[in-house]
Amino acid sequence: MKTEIDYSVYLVTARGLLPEGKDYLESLEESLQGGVTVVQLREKTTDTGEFIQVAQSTKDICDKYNVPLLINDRIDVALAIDCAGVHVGQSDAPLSIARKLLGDEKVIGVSAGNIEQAINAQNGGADYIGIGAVYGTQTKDVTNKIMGTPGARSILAALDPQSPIKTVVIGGIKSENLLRVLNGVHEKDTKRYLDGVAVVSEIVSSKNPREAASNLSHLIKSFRESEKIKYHSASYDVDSIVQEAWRIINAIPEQHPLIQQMANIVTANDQANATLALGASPVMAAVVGDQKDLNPHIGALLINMGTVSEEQKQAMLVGGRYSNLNKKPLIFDPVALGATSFRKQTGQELLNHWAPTVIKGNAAEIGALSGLTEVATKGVDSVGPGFKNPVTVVKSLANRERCIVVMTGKDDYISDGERTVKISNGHSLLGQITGSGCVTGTAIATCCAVSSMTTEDMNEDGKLSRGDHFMAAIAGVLALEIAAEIASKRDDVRGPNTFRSAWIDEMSKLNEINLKKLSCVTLT
Ligand SMILES: Nc1ncnc2c1ncn2[C@@H]1O[C@H](COP(=O)(O)OP(=O)(O)OP(=O)(O)O)[C@@H](O)[C@H]1O
Ligand SMILES: Cc1ncsc1CCO
Repeated sequence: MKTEIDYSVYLVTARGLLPEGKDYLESLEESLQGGVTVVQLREKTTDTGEFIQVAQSTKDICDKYNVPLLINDRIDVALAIDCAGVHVGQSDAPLSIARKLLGDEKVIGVSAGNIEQAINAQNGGADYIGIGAVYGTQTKDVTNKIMGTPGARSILAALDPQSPIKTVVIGGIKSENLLRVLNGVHEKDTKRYLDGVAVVSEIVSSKNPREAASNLSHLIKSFRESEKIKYHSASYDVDSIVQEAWRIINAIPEQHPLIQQMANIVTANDQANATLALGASPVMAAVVGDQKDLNPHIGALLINMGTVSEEQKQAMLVGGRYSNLNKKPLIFDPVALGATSFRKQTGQELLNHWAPTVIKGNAAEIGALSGLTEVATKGVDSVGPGFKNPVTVVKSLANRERCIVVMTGKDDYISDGERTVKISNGHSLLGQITGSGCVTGTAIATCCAVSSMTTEDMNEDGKLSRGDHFMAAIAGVLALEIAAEIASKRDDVRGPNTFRSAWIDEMSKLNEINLKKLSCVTLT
């Protein structure tokens, strides 16, 4: 009978990476005690005789914990010790030969670096594919082969939904980026989720492999658990949404979160003043050296690509990673993403490195991120009336990136992939000043920080950040648009610039009565 494998915590051995003084078998046994669920023995330069010996002693320990063992590349070694199966790379024995030699009772896994290789493995009857390299690694030269979470996700999406093939990802996966990987590599439409993650150095190089494996195992279990729990409040109706939005807006001064913003040089000042007007505290910090020290103290990080430079991009990569690591809401404003290939590549690179909590953009920006050409870009602006079917656009991007998507315009659309609302507030004067979208990002970041600080979350370990950020995004948009409506009616507003000042004034005076009276939220 073929061995049933739980691929959750898939250890790939690497004797060369053991810490000084740590015995291989002792490390292996500790990692099994910590929760490794399957082991692949990988020996690249060992002679056959020694390989068989190491494989046998590895199998003896695995057997003790009832954990299946796979052998990398060497079908003869797998046959010699009669273990669960093999893992073959693209330059090893072809799958068809491996199957012929091993028979149907053995597990065969195949490395897949692209869609074609994955489909071939699936059609050729592989039991699982190892998708990678997701990130760079010290165990293999994978330069030019790094696919990031979007690349791994596209492979998952290409598999036949009916196929029983299992999937694990490999390449630079550590506890630090595990939630980001699990969050990013999934295919909701075909209901494909990862069966596991393959880890090498985090376990093998550790002086305490038991703890390292146990930590990874806990994160995977927590993630799977948190996937089952949605925030859907008992009553999902317009009144409850507006009530929750007010709760968040009203709590800003009391929580007084620090909102870090990597802003553009055009609108940074308005963003900082809007943060203060809402009752929070701004800090504009966009160099690499600031990120590590600052991140533990912030309520949220807003990354705005408005005038992104090579230097700022490095800070964005690092700051975003710290935000995921420290569970801080991360708001991404892909300003003018579709306008140049540099911006497109930058946006892609950022999304390869971290997972945003909210993506906010105008129709052209959301369209460019989604790979759609229906709405054109003119510099930082969106041209024309927007998408014919905006709900589908925000929903599918929210599902693809597994985050909240806010698409601004005359009407705003906000989606978490399941719930989508339309907000029809605001004023046309917002379209006549620069940075109204950037300031909307500030308000969303502020409300996400408050949501994160004030939401009880029973399953925090499995999430990239705590809080219901769908509600927070709605609160941020409502706060700014209702302040804009009130400002537009003031006698002292005589045009765009007086409106801009009045708008910031009104952000500091929002009250429950106005919010409830003026909110125009529709469930779609
Ligand atoms: N005609 C309008 N009527 C009502 N609200 C509007 C109108 N135009 C824009 N807004 C509001 O202004 C805010 C910014 O949206 P917009 O789509 O203009 O952003 P943007 O293009 O990213 O702006 P910028 O690049 O100047 O920062 C949103 O809250 C949006 O709802
Ligand atoms: C005008 C402009 N150019 C780059 S960023 C920015 C502010 C509005 O997005």
